[in-house]
Formats: sequence, structure tokens, C-alpha cells
Amino acid sequence: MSPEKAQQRIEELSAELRQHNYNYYVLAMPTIADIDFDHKLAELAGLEQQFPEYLSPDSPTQKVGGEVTKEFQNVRHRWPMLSLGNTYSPQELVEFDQRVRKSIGDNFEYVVELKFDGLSMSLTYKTGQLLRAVTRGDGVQGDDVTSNIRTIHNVPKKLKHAGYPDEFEIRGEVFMHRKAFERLNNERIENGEVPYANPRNFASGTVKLQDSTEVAKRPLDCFLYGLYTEKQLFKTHWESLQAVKSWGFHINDDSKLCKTIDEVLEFINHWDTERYNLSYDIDGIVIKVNSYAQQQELGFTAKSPRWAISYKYKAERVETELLEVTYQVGRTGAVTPVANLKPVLLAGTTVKRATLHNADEITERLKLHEHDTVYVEKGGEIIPKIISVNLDKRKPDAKAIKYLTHCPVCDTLLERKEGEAAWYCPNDEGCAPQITGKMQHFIGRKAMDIDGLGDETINTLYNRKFIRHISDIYDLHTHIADLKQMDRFGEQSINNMLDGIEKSKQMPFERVLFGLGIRYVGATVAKKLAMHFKNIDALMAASLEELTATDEIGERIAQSLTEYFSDTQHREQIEKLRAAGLQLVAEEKTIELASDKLSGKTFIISGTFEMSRDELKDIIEANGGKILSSISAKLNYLVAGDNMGPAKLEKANKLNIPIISDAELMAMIK
Ligand SMILES: NC(=O)c1ccc[n+]([C@@H]2O[C@H](COP(=O)([O-])OP(=O)(O)OC[C@H]3O[C@@H](n4cnc5c(N)ncnc54)[C@H](O)[C@@H]3O)[C@@H](O)[C@H]2O)c1
Ligand SMILES: [Zn+2]
Repeated sequence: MSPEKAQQRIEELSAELRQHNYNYYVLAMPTIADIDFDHKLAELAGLEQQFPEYLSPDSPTQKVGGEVTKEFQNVRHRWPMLSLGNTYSPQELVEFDQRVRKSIGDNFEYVVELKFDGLSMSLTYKTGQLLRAVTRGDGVQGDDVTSNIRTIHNVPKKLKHAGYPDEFEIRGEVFMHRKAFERLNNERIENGEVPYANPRNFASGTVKLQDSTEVAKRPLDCFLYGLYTEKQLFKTHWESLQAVKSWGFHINDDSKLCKTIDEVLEFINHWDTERYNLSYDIDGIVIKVNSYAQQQELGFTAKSPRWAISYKYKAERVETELLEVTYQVGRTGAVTPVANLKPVLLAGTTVKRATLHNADEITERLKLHEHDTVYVEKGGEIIPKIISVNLDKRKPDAKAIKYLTHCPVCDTLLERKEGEAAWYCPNDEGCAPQITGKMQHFIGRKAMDIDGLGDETINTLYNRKFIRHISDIYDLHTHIADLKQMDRFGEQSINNMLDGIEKSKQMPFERVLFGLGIRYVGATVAKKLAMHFKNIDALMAASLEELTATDEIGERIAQSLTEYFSDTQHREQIEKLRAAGLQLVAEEKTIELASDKLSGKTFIISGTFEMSRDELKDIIEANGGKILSSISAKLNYLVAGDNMGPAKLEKANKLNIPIISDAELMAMIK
């Protein structure tokens, strides 16, 4: 390769890899497979070695790929958080072993550990208490995400046993178990949100959330695997692992001491198949020289230690033919493309379909053509994914696949909102899968929970034209004679169904609100809205500003609500539900603590608490206190929770305003 060509390719690869780093670390939405990323990185490293004059100090080969964000306070790491060299080939592991032997001789051991597929976290403890949790960031500085990490059950907030140093840092991996991932991702799909591709991305996206009460709802776990102390306490990594375990840290028990590289390879072989039996994803094995003295002798490169390496498993990948792309319309009207494949065996199961997520996946990322030969991969995920197209096998006259312009069911022109990935069918009152989907959502367990009425019955009743709208469910009792004529619909089942429907009229307002299926209004949001606005009329009358001023309601939800309520058909539905006797007013919570103990006092509530801010506000007002809208000299108390903005804190300090916790507030009214 000529130097000009090399320089050009180096620049090209660097730019591309930087973009992938951003997608992966910052957005938690990577667009290429790890193995392809690693191949490109290896290609770049090779070129830089051959043409060192073009090696830039900020090349992706020289720096950890992540970055810090503006949303969190940035903290400098006491010890840089580096990456790990990696390989997919056993031969290269043998070469790694030879390099180590050349440097430190033959008298050493390895510790082999599972490589958990999550995001790395540095925890600092002082006098046995968790002081700080920081992401790796760019390796030099990370984001302070302490209040989010505090929600993780397996991260000790306070250590029980003595023996630990006064201050130390411990590093580990934060991850999400596959089961939790599936459950939460399905909820996202139900709420019309973009699902995450795998548990790693979900964990990574969660740790970066601004709201730790939301983080608390998404179960994360954490394995610790590295102790850092000012004074060296142990001679080996293995000893330190045993010690931190006795201090109360969650360490993984599958780690092993190995004397030879053959033992290491055996461990790798064992976990190649055994990993599918774990409840979480691993993407490889980490091999570390055990002795700290020998680690020091080996030292570091700019980006990773020379005393460790990771062996990464190739995700199982097969080639097959794309038969056709079909489309599903969900209850929110989102149109989801699905790739129908020529059946092929992959990781023990026959694969016939793969997710395509959205239009960009077809026309931008994969640029799919009719009858393309595609590579399908199944990582930890359940639903396989098309990784790329084998261009060599594309027929020259193959036509590019175009995304639909019209709804596959009702033929309405599809719409896409700015900044959103999905196309929607806007015909929500006339498009069959949207109508039945909405009714199925309404009767679902988390909404009206109607006994005796299931998804299949909804379909049948819809096809028989008994129900077209949610409100029609409450008219079913007028059709008993007709219902009895239906196949497999006996008197008993009809009675059960009507009983269930009657009972649902007592479901609280928040459930009804969730049941309406307004886009982005999940169960939690519905609860917040019900608590804040108290009844449907106040909610329907609320302006965008009033909505966004509500605890945890952002622009996107507010917009969706105003749009929903501006539709006359939706308003008619609500009136019918009201006439049927459903609960459209929140139950008044009796606040037993009511008193005048706070009368004449003013408060501002900031940050997140165990109870919602609205609940706290109600308690303050019920006891005679007043809520102010901004910090001024008139303010008596700032009630501060987790994650309060630094600006507010600074202002309160400047004005010398007492900052109290929710517990202190409760003590004031006792
Ligand atoms: N697909 C993409 O777009 C994309 C983009 C950037 C990076 N990546 C992937 O990420 C890799 C680079 O990421 P990286 O720099 O975090 O390196 P890495 O993931 O290859 O290895 C380092 C990390 O491993 C983790 N780890 C898990 N178990 C561990 C254990 N037992 N001991 C020590 N560390 C352990 C730690 O978080 C550590 O930071 C690339 O090789 C690539 O596969 C993919
Ligand atoms: Zn439609």
C-alpha cells in the first residue's frame, strides 16, 4: 500500500471507529457487531505499525473508546481505567503466553475469569462506606453515577466485616440478567419505546439515566473483579479476590487459577458452551497474570495492561437467504418490519425470522436487496439479528427493498415523527390490529385486568363486530342473546366475562388511564399523572406547560397527551367510559398526618426520594406548609433527595437555607 493510500485509510478507519465508539458507549445503541469493530480496529493498528508517521496520539488504537457526559459530574480516576487487549484466536493466546514468558520467566500463574458483558464501574469506599461510583468514561475521567449505583442490591453501601483498608477503590462490571432484560424490553415495546438490542446496552443506558428512581426499577447486578489500594495489601490478584469476598463484595465464583496456557485454553473451551447456561451474558474470558509484582514488571501500553488479555467468543453466525420482509402493526400503530428467512440451524434452534427494528435498518444500515444472502447472529439475545449482507452472493439485477409507504393492513399513508425511528399508521380508529391491540392492552393484567376476557375473545368479538372501541366492552351485556349464538361461548363463560367487566368499573383511575394506551404513558407515568391531576378533566384541560411542569413528565409524554386528548373520537370514548361508571377520579388519599405544624413555612422539594415528589408535596400542604417555585431568600427549607442538581444546592448554600432530608421533614410533623 502506498503511503498516501495508507494515510487515507487510517483517517477513514479512525473516523468510522470513533463514530462506533460514540454509538456504543454514549448512546448504548451500536450499529455494527463487536467482531467487525474489532477487525477494523486491528486493521487500523496494523496500518499504524507499518506507517508510524501517521499514528496520531488520539487514534482509537491509543485511547479508551468512551467519554464523559455533561449530564453528570466528571471525576478524575485515581488510577486510569484502561481497556483490555483482545483476541478471537487461541493461537494468539499462545503468542501472548510466549511474550509473558519472555518477559518474566516461567514461574507464574494466571487467574482466568469470565468476561461479563456490561459496563465497568469504579467504586470508592471510605471507612467501609460507599463514597462514589464512577463510570470508565474516557479512562482518565468518568461520570459520577453514585446515586444510580446505590440502587443495585449487590453493591454494598456499608461493609460488614472489618479488615478492609480505610480507603480503597474496587472495580467491577455492572450488568443486567437476561430475564430482567426480556421483561423490561417487552415493557418498552408495549409503551412504544425503542427496545434495546441486548442486556449490555440496556444496562449501559440505565446507568446513564438522570432519575435514580427509574434506575431502581430496572434490576442491575454487579460483579467486582479488581482491588486498588494506595499501599499494597496482597501479593496476588487471587488473594485480593478472596479478601474482598470476605468484606462482603459480590465476586464471581467461576474464576480459576491456571498454571499453564493449556489449562487456560481448557477453561475457554468449557465456557464456550457452558456460557449459555448462565443467567447473564459473557462475551469472553479474561486472563490475568496473578502476581502483582509480575504485573508491575510487565507494565502497560497506552490503552491496556500487558499482563492481561481477553479471549472473546465469536457469536454464532450462519448464512441464509432472505425470503421476504413482512410487517406487523402494533397497538400504537408502530409498523415493525420482520425478516422471513430460509430456515437455518443456529445455536441449537431453527431460525426462521429475524428482527429488523425499523426502516433505517433495511434501507440505511443493511441496504437489503430482494433475496439477499444474509449473516444471522444470535448472541445472548433470544431474537436473532441480521448482522450483514454477503454482497458476493447478491444477484446483479436484485432490487433494493423499499420500506412501506402505506399501512400493510388499512393502506393509510404512514407517518414518521422527527427524531423517531419508527413509522406509524395514524389511522388508530380504523386499523384492525391497532383497535384490537388497544382493547387487548386495556383488558390486560396491568390495566383493567378483566377476568373472563382474553386476547382471542377480543379478536373474535371484533371480527363479529360486537366491539370496535374500548367503551363497547361495557355494552356487551346488551348482546347476551347474540353472544350465546357464538361457537364455544357457553353461558358460564359469558357470565364470567360480564362479571369481570362489571368488576373492572372499580379499577382505580390510574389503571384506566394506563389502559387507554396513550403513547409513552406506561403504568408509572399513569400513576404520576393520576396523582398530580386527580381526575381526567383536569388532565384533559392541562396545557403543555402544565404537563411538563409535572414531576417526571417530559416534553415527549406531554406532547403525546395533548395530541391524544385533542382528538374528538378519544374524547367521545372517555365520555362513554364515564357514562359506564369507570373511575375517572383518583381516590383521595387521606393523609393522616394532617396538622398545622408547618403553617407559615415554605419548602422546595428537589431530587428523588423513595416516595414521589407529589406525595411529599401533598404531605407538606396537608400540614399547612407552602411550596415555592424557586429558591429565594423567602425560602425556609430545601428538602433534598438523591441526584439534586448542583446549581440548586449552590444557591441554597449561598442564601444559607437549611437543607433537610425527607426523614427530617417527616420528623417535623411527628
Ligand atoms: N459494536 C460497536 O460498535 C463497538 C464499539 C466500541 C466497542 N465495542 C466493543 O467493545 C470492545 C472494547 O471495549 P473495552 O475497551 O471496554 O474493552 P473490552 O470490553 O474488550 O475489555 C475491557 C473491559 O472488560 C470488562 N470486563 C468484564 N469482565 C472483566 C473481568 N473479569 N476482568 C476485567 N475486566 C472485565 C471491563 O469492563 C473492562 O473495561 C471492543 O473490542 C468491541 O468488541 C463495540
Ligand atoms: Zn393501518
